[in-house]
Amino acid sequence: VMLLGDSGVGKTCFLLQFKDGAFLSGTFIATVGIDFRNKVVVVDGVKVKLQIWDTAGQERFRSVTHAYYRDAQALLLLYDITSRMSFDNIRAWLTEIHEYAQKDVVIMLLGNKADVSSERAVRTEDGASLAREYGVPFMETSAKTGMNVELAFLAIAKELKQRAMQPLDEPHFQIHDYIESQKKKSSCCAFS
Ligand SMILES: Nc1nc2c(ncn2[C@@H]2O[C@H](COP(=O)(O)OP(=O)(O)OP(=O)(O)O)[C@@H](O)[C@H]2O)c(=O)[nH]1
Repeated sequence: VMLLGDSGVGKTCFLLQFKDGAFLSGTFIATVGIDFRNKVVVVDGVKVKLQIWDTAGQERFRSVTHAYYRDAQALLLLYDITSRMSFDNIRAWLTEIHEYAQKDVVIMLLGNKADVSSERAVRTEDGASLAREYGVPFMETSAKTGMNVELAFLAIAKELKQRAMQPLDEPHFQIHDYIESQKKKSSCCAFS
């Protein structure tokens, strides 16, 4: 699984929240090149080992990260809901993905930093509509509070497990439906 998106959108924090349940606020240390962490998740009783690659968002490292696209089975593409530019650049990221990644790679669009609602520069509907245009699942997340972080990785793990284990003629796991049902569950419980 590769994390992609502009510098500063929160890729490293997103990974650390998932791996260690931690968030270091304050200082921003840009990733240099590429780094990875492993985490095992259990999906329907089966262990799935995710090897998660955290890439540098800065332009000068692009040639390094391009080399890794080809081996990726899933891509989490992040923008920052407080940065219009990071959202506007998503189309360019998708163009790069289509150029360098495998055709059947699983892609998910994530609007991160949803906890900073006072500085919101991208409406939730705009994220959802862009995701619909490209036929990819979408959700807003927060690497700070942990909102939807685990759900994003679990949905990816479920999809990858299904692809690896299920015969082609069996009904296909629907990542969109799974995410929508899980989102509904968490919002129902948050308000109940
Ligand atoms: N409030 C808030 N801040 C966040 C969140 N995610 C990341 N940040 C902050 O955003 C800054 C950048 O986060 P990083 O995770 O280093 O960003 P990155 O996308 O890995 O950046 P590059 O390594 O340069 O590609 C840091 O100061 C984080 O503390 C979030 O969900 N909410």
